[in-house]
Amino acid sequence: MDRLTRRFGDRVAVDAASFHVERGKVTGFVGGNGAGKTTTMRMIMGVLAPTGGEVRWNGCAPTAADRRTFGYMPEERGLYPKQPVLGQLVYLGRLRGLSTSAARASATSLLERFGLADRVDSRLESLSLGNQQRVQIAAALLGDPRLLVLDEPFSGLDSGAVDSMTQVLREFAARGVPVLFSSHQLELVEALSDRLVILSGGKVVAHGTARELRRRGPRRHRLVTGGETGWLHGFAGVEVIEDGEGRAVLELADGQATADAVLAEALRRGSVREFAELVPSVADVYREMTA
Ligand SMILES: Nc1ncnc2c1ncn2[C@@H]1O[C@H](COP(=O)(O)OP(=O)(O)OP(=O)(O)O)[C@@H](O)[C@H]1O
Repeated sequence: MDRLTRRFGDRVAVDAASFHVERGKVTGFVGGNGAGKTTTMRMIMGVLAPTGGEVRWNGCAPTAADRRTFGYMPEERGLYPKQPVLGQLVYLGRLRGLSTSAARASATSLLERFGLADRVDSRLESLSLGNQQRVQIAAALLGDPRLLVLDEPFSGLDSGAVDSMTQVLREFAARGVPVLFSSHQLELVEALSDRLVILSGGKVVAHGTARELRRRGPRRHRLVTGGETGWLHGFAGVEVIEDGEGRAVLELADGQATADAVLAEALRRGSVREFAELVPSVADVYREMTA
């Protein structure tokens, strides 16, 4: 995505967003409601035209034929409630250019994989919501896609289904497929993604590996003493984030020198039970970047 932009009237939904999704890597796409994730994914798939910037696939503008090889799970799920499960997957596979037999083979094996082998002839609407979601995922995975673009694939799944979905995404990535998925479940995104892209107000505010992002988070220390910690207020280079009952969380202006000075002073005043650097989680960095 190169300075990808989309306006709706006066509103800029996606604002010069640039990032890339690497082959063989799972990229988690996060951002609050209305941040522009769905709009970006729609532009990748060509269902919405950019008002500026461009999407490139292997260095060129993707063609319709390229896009038929992309597996897409749209936000508005859009399967046919009254159609049988297998029949509609075969139909969708044929729209993607598969022969009937190839579509049937691909759909059948995906349905088996998702534990739905006994529901192939059921109408979609007779399945639980979680199982309908699994069928939707199967629709995105039909016929060996070259790229996966999945809008909230985990929403509404129980923990077993989350695990099998996670495994599926990992398998695709291991075969070299670039995977982009959006989610509001930050722990899941952190655990699953090789790279993350954080969107806020249509702009990419951070991207990189979880480790790279964590380095951008606030560097904090926790001090637990046998006495009071009130003296930390006004201590040079220290901002007290919270304190009470001998425990304090601190943000230190410059790395080690301030940390050493704080520890020395704490020891001078009494016993120190704990003094540790707090590694920020991706959720902490996300909160900081989107605040
Ligand atoms: N067709 C449209 N017409 C007008 N505004 C739109 C349209 N589609 C999206 N928007 C606006 O663009 C902004 C981005 O919406 P988008 O759905 O891309 O966000 P999102 O990050 O996917 O949010 P969510 O996590 O809630 O799904 C929002 O302000 C939304 O109201």
